[in-house]
Amino acid sequence: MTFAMHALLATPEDRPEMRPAILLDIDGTLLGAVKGSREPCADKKLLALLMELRQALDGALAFVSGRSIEDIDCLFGNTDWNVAGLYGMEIRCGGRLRRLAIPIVDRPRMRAAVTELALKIPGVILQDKGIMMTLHAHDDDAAWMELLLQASLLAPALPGCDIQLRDRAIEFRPLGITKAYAIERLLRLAPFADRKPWYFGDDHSDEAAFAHVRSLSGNAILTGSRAASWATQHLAEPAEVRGYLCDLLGTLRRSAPAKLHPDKPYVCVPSDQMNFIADVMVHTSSYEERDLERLSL
Ligand SMILES: O=P(O)(O)OC[C@H]1O[C@H](O[C@H]2O[C@H](CO)[C@@H](O)[C@H](O)[C@H]2O)[C@H](O)[C@@H](O)[C@@H]1O
Repeated sequence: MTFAMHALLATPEDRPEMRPAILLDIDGTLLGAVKGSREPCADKKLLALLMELRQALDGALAFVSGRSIEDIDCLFGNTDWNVAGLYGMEIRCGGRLRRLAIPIVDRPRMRAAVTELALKIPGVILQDKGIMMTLHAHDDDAAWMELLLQASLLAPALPGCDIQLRDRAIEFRPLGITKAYAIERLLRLAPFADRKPWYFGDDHSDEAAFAHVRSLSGNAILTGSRAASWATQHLAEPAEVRGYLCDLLGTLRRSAPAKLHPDKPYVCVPSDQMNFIADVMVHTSSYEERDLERLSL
């Protein structure tokens, strides 16, 4: 892994500020999936690694998750971490918490309809995250197929609401709120601003983030396998993510950014596909900005 690390860290000499910002999805990326409704937990070794990495990055390390910040603090045992929770609807950076008020969703209607849907399909479990609701099908194939169908029929009937497909789960969330949006918000804030984003994720919900960091010349790293992904690098499982982060820490400690070699860009897709990504992001960002005008930050 280290052979490519220097190339990935390469910073053009005229842009020495483009140091990495490490952005980490949690479930399936940092922490292994847990069966059923049990919760995973961050162990001491992982916490120590993340703390050291954060220090080496002068604080530019954050979790980007569909979970709420309250939930994430339980998994990681303290409230020190920089976090984009609920796809960026909640941001904690440098100890300051910012929440979005979302006037565009008819919340009571969404809650009633999604709760009714959960009750209709045996095997589906409802997770209520307030402005966002998740329906989990876990290992029940029949429930999953029915959930896919019913959720796609329901979504257009809910004003201001969108659905996010995940591995064996569907999330009902406000329009325009994606992990790309979460990253956009984080990158406006110190110490993330003007850094090159490195995003690590595993799920369908992470694809928007992959496409977005690539449009910013960042690195998109997928954990697990998928037939098609916007990611440019691939790691097999959370244990490999830890190994990769360890290598990154070692490389950061050994190398001053100015000494890194700039002429080996890591490119693994044809440039016509990159143009497509750029088009997608132009469309998405103008769409999100319109919505943002109606959201109060
Ligand atoms: O964006 P992430 O950090 O990856 O969080 C995604 C969701 O993670 C949790 O659900 C998933 O993990 C559970 C525990 O391993 C598992 O039971 C479930 O099937 C997974 O979907 C969390 O409960 C969700 O709220 C997050 O959106």
